[in-house]
Amino acid sequence: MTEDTQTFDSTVYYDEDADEEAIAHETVAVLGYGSQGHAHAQNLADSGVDVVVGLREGSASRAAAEGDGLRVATPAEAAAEADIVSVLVPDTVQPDVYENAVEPNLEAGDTLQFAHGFNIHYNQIQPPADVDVTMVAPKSPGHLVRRNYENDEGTPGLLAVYQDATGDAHAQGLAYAAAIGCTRAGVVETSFREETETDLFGEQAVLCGGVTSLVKQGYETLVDAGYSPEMAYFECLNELKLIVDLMYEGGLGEMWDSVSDTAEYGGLTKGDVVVDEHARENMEEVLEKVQNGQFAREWIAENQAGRPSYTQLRTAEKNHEIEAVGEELRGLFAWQEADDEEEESAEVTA
Ligand SMILES: NC(=O)c1ccc[n+]([C@@H]2O[C@H](COP(=O)([O-])OP(=O)(O)OC[C@H]3O[C@@H](n4cnc5c(N)ncnc54)[C@H](O)[C@@H]3O)[C@@H](O)[C@H]2O)c1
Ligand SMILES: CC(C)(O)[C@@H](O)C(=O)O
Ligand SMILES: [Mg+2]
Ligand SMILES: [Mg+2]
Repeated sequence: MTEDTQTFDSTVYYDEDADEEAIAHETVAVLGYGSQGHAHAQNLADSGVDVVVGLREGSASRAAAEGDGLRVATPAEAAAEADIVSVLVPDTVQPDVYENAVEPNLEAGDTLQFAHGFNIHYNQIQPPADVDVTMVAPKSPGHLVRRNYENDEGTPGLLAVYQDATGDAHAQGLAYAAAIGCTRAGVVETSFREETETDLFGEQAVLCGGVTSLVKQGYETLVDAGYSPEMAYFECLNELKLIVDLMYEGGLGEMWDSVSDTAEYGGLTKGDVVVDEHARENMEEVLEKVQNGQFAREWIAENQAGRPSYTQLRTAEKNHEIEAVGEELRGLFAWQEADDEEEESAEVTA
C-alpha cells in the first residue's frame, strides 16, 4: 500500500444527499425476483415508488412476488411500462433478456439500471445513446438488503453512471439507492469498470472463493491428521462467523483485541505462512484475468457450453464431507433455531 492509497478520497452519499423526487414519479420495472430482485422491488415499493416486477410466464418467482403484494408482468410488458428498468436477472441471462424484452421497449430518456457492471463493462449489452445507464450495487447479498431495510438499517452500496443522456442520471441513481436503503449506510461513487473488476476479484479471491478454500483445507488438514470432523467443523467454519463479526464491527483491530494474546501471536506469525507470497501471486493472476476479460470470456463460454464444469464443481462442493457434518451439527445446536426463523422470512424461490 502506498501513501496515496491510504487516503480515503471517495465521495460518500447519505440520505440527506438524495432527492426522493428524482424517483418519486417514476415507474420501476424490476426484472427478476431472486436475491437482489426481491429486495430492490420490495424496498422500492415500501419507499413509495411504483414497481412492476418482470418475470417470465411460468416463473416460480411469480407466486413469491405476488404474495409480497407486488404487481407482476412479463419482462417485456414491465420494460414497456417503466421509466427505469432494473436488470436483476442473473448476469448470464441479462444479454438475452435485454435483447428480447428490454431493448425493443426502451424509449429515449428511460434508464437502464444494474446492480453489477459485468454486461456493460464487457460489452455484452450495448445500450442506445439516448437512455441513461446507471448502477446501484449493494455491497451485500440481496437477502440482507431486504432484512436491513426492514430493520431500519442500511446496506452500503456503490453508485456509478455509465451514460447520462438526460442530465438526471446521477440524481435518479442516488434516489434509487436511497429508496432501497443504501444511503442510510453510505453510497460510494465509482465507475462500472471499478465496480466490475473489484467485485469479481473480491468474490473470487477472498469472499466466496478464497474463504471457502481456506475453510475446506483447514478442515481437511485436521481430519486427515486424525481429529474429529466435529472439532474440525467448529474450528474452521463455525467460529469463522464470530471472528468475522468482530472484524465487521471494528476492523482487524477489534478482532485481535478480543482473541487471546496466544491467538494473536500465533495468527500474526502463521497467517502469512499459510497465505504466503504464492497466494499473493495467485491473487494477482486472478485479478489480471478479470482485468483483461479472460475470466468474462471463460464464464460466457462455460454458459454457452451448458455449464459442464460449473455443474461438476457445484456437485463436488455439495458432496464435501464438511457439508454433511455441518448439517448434522447445525441441527444439534440452539443457534440454528434463530437463524431458521430469519431464513423463513427471507425465503424466495428462483
Ligand atoms: N446475489 C447477490 O447478492 C448480488 C449482490 C450484488 C449484485 N448482484 C447482481 O445482481 C444481479 C442479479 O443477481 P441475483 O444473484 O440477484 O440473481 P438471481 O440468480 O437470484 O436471480 C434469479 C431471478 O432471475 C429470474 N430469471 C432467471 N433466468 C431468467 C431468464 N432467462 N429470464 C427471465 N428471468 C430469469 C428468476 O426467475 C429469478 O426471479 C446480477 O447482476 C448480480 O451480479 C447480486
Ligand atoms: C454478494 C456478492 C458476492 O458480493 C455479489 O457480488 C454477488 O455476485 O453475489
Ligand atoms: Mg458479484
Ligand atoms: Mg459483490
